[in-house]
Amino acid sequence: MREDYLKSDGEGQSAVEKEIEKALRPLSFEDFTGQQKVVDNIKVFVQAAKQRSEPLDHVLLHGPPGLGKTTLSNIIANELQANIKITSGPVLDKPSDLAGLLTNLEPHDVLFIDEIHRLNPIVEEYLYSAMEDFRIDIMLDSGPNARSVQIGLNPFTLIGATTRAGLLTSPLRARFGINARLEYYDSALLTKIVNRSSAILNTPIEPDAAFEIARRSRGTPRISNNLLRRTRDFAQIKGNGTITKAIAQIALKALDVDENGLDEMDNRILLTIIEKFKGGPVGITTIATAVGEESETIEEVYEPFLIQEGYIKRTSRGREATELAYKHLKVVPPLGKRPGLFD
Ligand SMILES: Nc1ncnc2c1ncn2[C@@H]1O[C@H](COP(=O)(O)OP(=O)(O)OP(=O)(O)O)[C@@H](O)[C@H]1O
Ligand SMILES: [Mg+2]
Repeated sequence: MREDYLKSDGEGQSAVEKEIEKALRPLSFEDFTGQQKVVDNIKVFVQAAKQRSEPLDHVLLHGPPGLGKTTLSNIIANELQANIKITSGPVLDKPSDLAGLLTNLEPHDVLFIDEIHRLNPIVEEYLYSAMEDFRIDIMLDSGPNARSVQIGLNPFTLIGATTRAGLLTSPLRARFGINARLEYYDSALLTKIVNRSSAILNTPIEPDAAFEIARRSRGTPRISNNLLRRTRDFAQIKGNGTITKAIAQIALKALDVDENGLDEMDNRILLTIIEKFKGGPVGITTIATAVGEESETIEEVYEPFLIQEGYIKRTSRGREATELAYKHLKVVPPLGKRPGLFD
């Protein structure tokens, strides 16, 4: 069950769950809570582009999973009153896949490429001229008859989303005029999101219950919404339908979300570093093998939050557990790692 709430868009969800997810997804800037600075800036850029009847400059959205990159992309297209075509890096296998999409865009349309760090390098190179000059070169024929023709495109906006901005090549990164990083949400913002979602789901929720779910959501709206849905099940079966703090606590416990909002895998990672590797430093692939998870997932999903909350730190020699991690797991740090000796 735990895996559910870290999953990205739609993966492994039933049709009903997908419907619910759709209903909960904000459609306008007004419904989009938090990320204030990013949203304020984008609003200005959208309005300015519209006034000048130009396409919006290309936008790169990056940050950990579930913080609203896809949501925000859809909102931008809505606000631009433009169509949005959605694809993702791994899906665009060959230049012709990309050419097909690009040549079908109407003026000022949005092309959304999710996981843009996973573009095939050949496809990526094609994208450069499309982004810069709104044209692409297409090869006709092969062998001695091969020749390339240039095709003009309608001016469009590319929105790229990635959980791993660091993996983007610099030529690609340089072609985005707008570059926005989404941050983890604080508990107050997530409480607002939980309240909004429970209203949409017609589920009464007490204020302290909303806060409890929010503060244990790893700073992530997707997790808040998923925990809310599961808590709603507990309220229905074990309570009278209203989500109270007591019900929320029972549900969170059942879902292996601990007091500080760390889930089972978070705790397993910390315990592994501390128990198997003497607190580190230890490399990410070694940790991954020990906990039975892909190192990419650890780097994208788990580590950023554990670092931000101060449970682990990155050093040149690998990951190290901090004093907070020892405290959290109620393990006494070994000699030489006692408080004060941590740097
Ligand atoms: N600012 C927000 N306000 C309200 N709800 C939000 C917000 N951001 C995200 N959500 C909710 O969280 C869910 C996940 O967001 P979204 O799919 O946009 O994340 P993402 O950043 O694209 O994640 P991934 O990297 O996994 O693709 C959305 O369905 C939406 O309901
Ligand atoms: Mg997404």
